[in-house]
Amino acid sequence: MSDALLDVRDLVVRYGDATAVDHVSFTLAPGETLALNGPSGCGKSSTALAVLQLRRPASGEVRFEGQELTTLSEPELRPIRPRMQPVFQDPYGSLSPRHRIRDAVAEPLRIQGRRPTPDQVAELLDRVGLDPAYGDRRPHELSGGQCQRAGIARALACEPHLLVLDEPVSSLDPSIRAGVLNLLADLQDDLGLGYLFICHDRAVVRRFADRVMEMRDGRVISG
Ligand SMILES: Nc1ncnc2c1ncn2[C@@H]1O[C@H](COP(=O)(O)OP(=O)(O)OP(=O)(O)O)[C@@H](O)[C@H]1O
Repeated sequence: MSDALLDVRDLVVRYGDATAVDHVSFTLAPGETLALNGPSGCGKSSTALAVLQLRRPASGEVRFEGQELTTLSEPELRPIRPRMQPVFQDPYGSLSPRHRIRDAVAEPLRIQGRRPTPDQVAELLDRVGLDPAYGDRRPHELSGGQCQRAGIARALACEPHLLVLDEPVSSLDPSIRAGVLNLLADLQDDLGLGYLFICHDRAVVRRFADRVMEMRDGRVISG
């Protein structure tokens, strides 16, 4: 059996008649960062959504920790979802504006029927470099970088093995990007997380990724 964290074979994603991802294959090892790079519209986000089974692929295989996901029903996927978490580009858009940060961070655990203690939430905020007192705030009371850190804390709540990072620093001020990337690198070192890292910025990709897969028009052109 393969010891890959993620093994994607011949992935095809369609929107109606349009093919957004055209027979894409790749593997990701535990603790590794694979970047998906390429111009706007080449199929990076569609690949990410299909890996997470948030958009069901038209064909192909997505094997996560040895388990083929594409044939599973939504109830069958439920116990697997906590282990593969997304972090999206827009930190404000991915946190509900009405909820305090502490509730946003605790929500994935509550969805699983768990009852996180205030100390557990404070520990998660501390883990991403946020003062636990920020748990009382709402997203609009945080900077973009702080909000993205809260989004990362939320993703970490379920103790995932894979983070799918879709342009996680692209909307951030260049001066705070490095801080968030350093945080992600530290978390990977400490927790052994695998990262599927979607990013159109080649300089960031070169610095951050172990391997780079280049896409054009839904296909892999290198990597
Ligand atoms: N929900 C959708 N409905 C129809 N077409 C879509 C949808 N989402 C994406 N597409 C199309 O699929 C193709 C791939 O889009 P995708 O967002 O995956 O690319 P991308 O490389 O992530 O681009 P970007 O960097 O701009 O996010 C594009 O032609 C896009 O217009």
